[in-house]
Amino acid sequence: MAKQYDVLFRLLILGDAGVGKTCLLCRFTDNEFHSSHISTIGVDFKMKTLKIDGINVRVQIWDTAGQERYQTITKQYYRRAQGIILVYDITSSHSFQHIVKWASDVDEFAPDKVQRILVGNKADEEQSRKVPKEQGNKLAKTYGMEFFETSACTNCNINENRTMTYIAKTFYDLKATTLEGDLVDFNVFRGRVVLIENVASL
Ligand SMILES: Nc1nc2c(ncn2[C@@H]2O[C@H](COP(=O)(O)OP(=O)(O)OP(=O)(O)O)[C@@H](O)[C@H]2O)c(=O)[nH]1
Repeated sequence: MAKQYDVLFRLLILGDAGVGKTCLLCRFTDNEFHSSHISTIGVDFKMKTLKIDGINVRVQIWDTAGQERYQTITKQYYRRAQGIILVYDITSSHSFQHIVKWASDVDEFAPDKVQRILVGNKADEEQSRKVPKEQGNKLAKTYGMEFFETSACTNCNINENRTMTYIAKTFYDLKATTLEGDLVDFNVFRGRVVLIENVASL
């Protein structure tokens, strides 16, 4: 039986403490920027509805704490993510080197087919840059990820077809063209998405 749903995608933002994960999320959902760093405790989320190909797509974005001590909690959220945004700070070599560790956690705890993108944030801080853009590009290529440099501060590369919109759209395209093999496939009916449950999953 076909049911009607709004499409919902769950995205997860990962990266070291202080790279700007919460700021990226606030910029994306509320178009706000806060200059203070209030560490996220565990996880938090915000929602935003995007229009993709004329369809309302609800994106639920989970913001995770970068601090090591919350890792046990945050890892529990990996397995429900459909897209993952790995963030480093272009002014911090350490946060960039650490991406390898975040990516290996994703391999271990997230679903196999999860979509991933790499984001180098704080691109407005060119004078303090420690990670050349080419290095970001190279690392992203190694993992087969798309790469963006962003600034939550100046609102660069976050909205429109960038970062989170990009990853939601990629996922949507993937699902829309996957007719079999996954739990669901999508059809568009009167401007809404009809989710057809795969017989194999019933
Ligand atoms: N210059 C500049 N500063 C930024 C940018 N994004 C975030 N910041 C600053 O970086 C600091 C940390 O930002 P948060 O968004 O709180 O960092 P976080 O990654 O969520 O940190 P945790 O919650 O501890 O994991 C804050 O002081 C922000 O104002 C940016 O694009 N440019």
